[in-house]
Amino acid sequence: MNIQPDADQQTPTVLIVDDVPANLDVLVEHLQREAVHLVVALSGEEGLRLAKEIGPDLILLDVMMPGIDGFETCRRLKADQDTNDIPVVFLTAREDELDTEKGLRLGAVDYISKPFSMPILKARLRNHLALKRKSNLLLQLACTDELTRVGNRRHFNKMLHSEWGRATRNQTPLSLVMLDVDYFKRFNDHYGHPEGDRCLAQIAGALDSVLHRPSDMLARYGGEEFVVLLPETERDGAAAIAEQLHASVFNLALPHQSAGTEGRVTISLGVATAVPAALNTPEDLLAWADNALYQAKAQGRNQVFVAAEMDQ
Ligand SMILES: Nc1nc2c(ncn2[C@@H]2O[C@H](COP(=O)(O)OP(=O)(O)OP(=O)(O)O)[C@@H](O)[C@H]2O)c(=O)[nH]1
Repeated sequence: MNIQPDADQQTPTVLIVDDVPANLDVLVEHLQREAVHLVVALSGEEGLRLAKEIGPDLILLDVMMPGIDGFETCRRLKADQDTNDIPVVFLTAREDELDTEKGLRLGAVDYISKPFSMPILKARLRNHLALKRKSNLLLQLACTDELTRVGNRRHFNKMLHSEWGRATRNQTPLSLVMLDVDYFKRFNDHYGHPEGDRCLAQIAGALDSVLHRPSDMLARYGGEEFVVLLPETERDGAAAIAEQLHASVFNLALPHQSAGTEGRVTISLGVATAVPAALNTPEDLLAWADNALYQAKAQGRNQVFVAAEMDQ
């Protein structure tokens, strides 16, 4: 599935960054009884690497460290879109007002000076983790299509632009599959709108089961139209996935008496691939996939149409 699993069901992970092992020992000893996973880093550099790798729910960050200090570590965390929504709590021996202000201005949610009370530290962490859980949940809701539980159009557009950027930097192919349920108006007319809704949810589940790479994403583009984003996927690979998507819905064998296509629910699919170049945009790729879908419909529906690769 494309969206992060239930944001409120996971044990939160706290990353502690401090260059003094004795400080880490004290924190680990007290915090390990909390319902959290603890991960430690001995420098700002290691903290940044781990933050990107594991995406912790909160970072406890020392200020004074050799190499990049806590302030610079925080600045880099906030500048990187992979880590900028992780709450940072400074935990430091530096307690002057200017430093506290600097830490908070850099985007930290809290600044705790040593010596500190362990029960108060724990209470603050619990509060920050509860807020993070809520913001994860909101993010998940904002990205999810309510009916089908797959990504929604807004999420797809965001991912399309970010994958287009990645494909441009790496000069790798990006493929899109646009697909649409055949004669769905007749389905609704014949079986009723609630049954139509159930049908769309089942189709989404079947489509989703075809995708295995974490970077592949399925979204409901609107109505009875879905879209699949396939990063680093050549035209042939995308065509093969499209055939599997087609078969997954065909094999559901959902009855559709008035379809005119096999008496069951079928889909038409358009495939487009591009290696981003100066002359084209993600919107061009979308239009190209949409055009391929139109061709699949025009050629009789219930099939895949693969467009020629977009001009560079
Ligand atoms: N049940 C249900 N129907 C929807 C939903 N969104 C769109 N539809 C219906 O999907 C139908 C799409 O109809 P058309 O665009 O004419 O296409 P079609 O009947 O599938 O015909 P072709 O695409 O040409 O094969 C319309 O009747 C919409 O009301 C939804 O969320 N639930």
